Parts: sequence; C-alpha cells; structure tokens
Amino acid sequence: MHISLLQCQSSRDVSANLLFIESQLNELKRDVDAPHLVVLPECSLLFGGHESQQLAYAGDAHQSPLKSALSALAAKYQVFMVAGTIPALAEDGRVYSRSYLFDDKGDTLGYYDKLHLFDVDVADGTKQYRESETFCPGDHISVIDTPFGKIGLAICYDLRFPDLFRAMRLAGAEIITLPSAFTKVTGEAHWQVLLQARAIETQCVILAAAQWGQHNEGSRETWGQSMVVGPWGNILAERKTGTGWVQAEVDLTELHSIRRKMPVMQHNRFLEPSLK
Ligand SMILES: O=C(O)CNC(=O)[C@H](CS)NC(=O)CCC(=O)C(=O)O
Repeated sequence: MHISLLQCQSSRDVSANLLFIESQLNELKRDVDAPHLVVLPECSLLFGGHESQQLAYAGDAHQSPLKSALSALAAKYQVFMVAGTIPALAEDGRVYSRSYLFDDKGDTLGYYDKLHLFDVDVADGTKQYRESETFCPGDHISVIDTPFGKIGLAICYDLRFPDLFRAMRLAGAEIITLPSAFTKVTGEAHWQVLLQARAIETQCVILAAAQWGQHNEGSRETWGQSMVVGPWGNILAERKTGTGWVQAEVDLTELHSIRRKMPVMQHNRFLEPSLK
C-alpha cells in the first residue's frame, strides 16, 4: 500500500493553500501503476478561518467549491485522497468539520464529520479554543472499504477518545486516517504517545497528516510531526518540521498476523454484552 501524507502550513488564504497542495502533488514520487493514498491535514484549504469565512466556503451539505477543488486534484493526479477537512453546512447554521475520502477519479467514497470539538484552554499564549462556536459535531463514525483495506476516518482532537477508535476497529477498520492541527503545546506533550497508543490498542495503521509551524501572522502555532504508525506502535515514517511529503509502503500482512497472535478484541471484557 503506497501512502503519502502532506504536512502543510496552511492559512486563511484558500488560493495559496490550493496552489501549495497542487505543487506538492505535481512533485509526488509514486508508482503510477499502483493505487496511491494521499492524506491531507485538518483545514488544509482554510486554516483559522473566521466563522463568516467558514460559512462562505461551506456551500451546501455536499457541494462546495472546496470539495470540488480537492476532488478535482484527486482525479487529475489519480490518487485516492483523504482531503483533510473542509467546512460543510450544518442544519443549525454552523458548519461541520468534514473529512472526505475521494477515489482516484475524484468520486466520493465516504465522509466523516468531526465528533469531538476542541473547546479547550491551552497555555500557548493564544485565546481559548472554542471550536464549537463555529463547528457542529458530527453524529456517526465512518469506515469505508477501499483497495488499501478498510479505512476509518477521524480528525485531530478525536485522537484523545479511545472509544471512537475502538468503535472503528469493531466496524472493521484496518487503517485510520487523522487529518490534524495539534497545538504546539499539546502536540509536544501528547501527539506521539497518543498516536502510538491508538495504533497499539486498535491494531491499526494510523496515518496522521498534520499542520506545522506558524499560521496567519503567528496567531496560531501547530506541532507538525506528521507520521505513519504501524499496528505494533512502530513509527514507519515521520516529518517533524517543515512542509512536504511523508511517504511509506505498508503491508497489512503484519497487521493480520498481530491480530491473530494477540486477539485483544476477543479478550476485551468490556465489549457488549459480556461485562457492563
Ligand atoms: O481552527 C482551525 O482552523 C483548525 N482546527 C483546529 O486547529 C482544531 C480545532 S481548534 N484543533 C484541534 O482540534 C487541536 C487538537 C489538539 O491540539 C489537542 O487535542 O491537543
């Protein structure tokens, strides 16, 4: 399985973000005769956008200029793409933080709306984070069958919620994608250990594409360290700083062997209906 994560330093400038993503796709080293999975970070096209900007770009529930732009890139470069996150209009007037999975023709295979919203005070010198002021939480999990295997979709702060990851494993996930924009403070403290823990607990491959560096004149700083983590918790590839690709070849044979030798899902005493 050919995988490429793109570490970005996105901003509120949608055109500049799109140009960067396309320039990187143009330089992507890949085997054109094999399916290739690209994962973009959270808010790859619109980072730190004010509520009005998020709403302006949200389009309606399933059609928007941002979705069209990214699905067109997936088709043009013939890659399967987890298109980070883009705003999608919600019924209550806010927007969902939505992650689409496109195939290499740009068709939508599935989508996921971020379930856990980052309403957190972080000692990073910026304002408190109140994601729910702009975004509406989703209400479903999403595990999608693909030529790479079954892919579960999660986003950023979701990483802190093991029940979501267990639900995706129970729904058949073998790979979990995590478009992210961890803060520098919390990323330094928790990012790697949480990713390794989720990979070990679920016995899944985790593809974590991250935002890195200063954004929007230094109003935000993100941690970076995009990485591919194997089902044994091993880091298969990473990029600590800077923008650009993180690439890995992943074979699910090892994953199935680990699951056979250590059947944690069958041993779990807290899965319904054995123990409450
Ligand atoms: O606001 C944007 O434009 C992009 N979205 C984000 O940066 C989101 C919401 S503020 N960030 C996180 O969820 C950080 C999670 C995190 O850092 C942690 O769990 O420690």
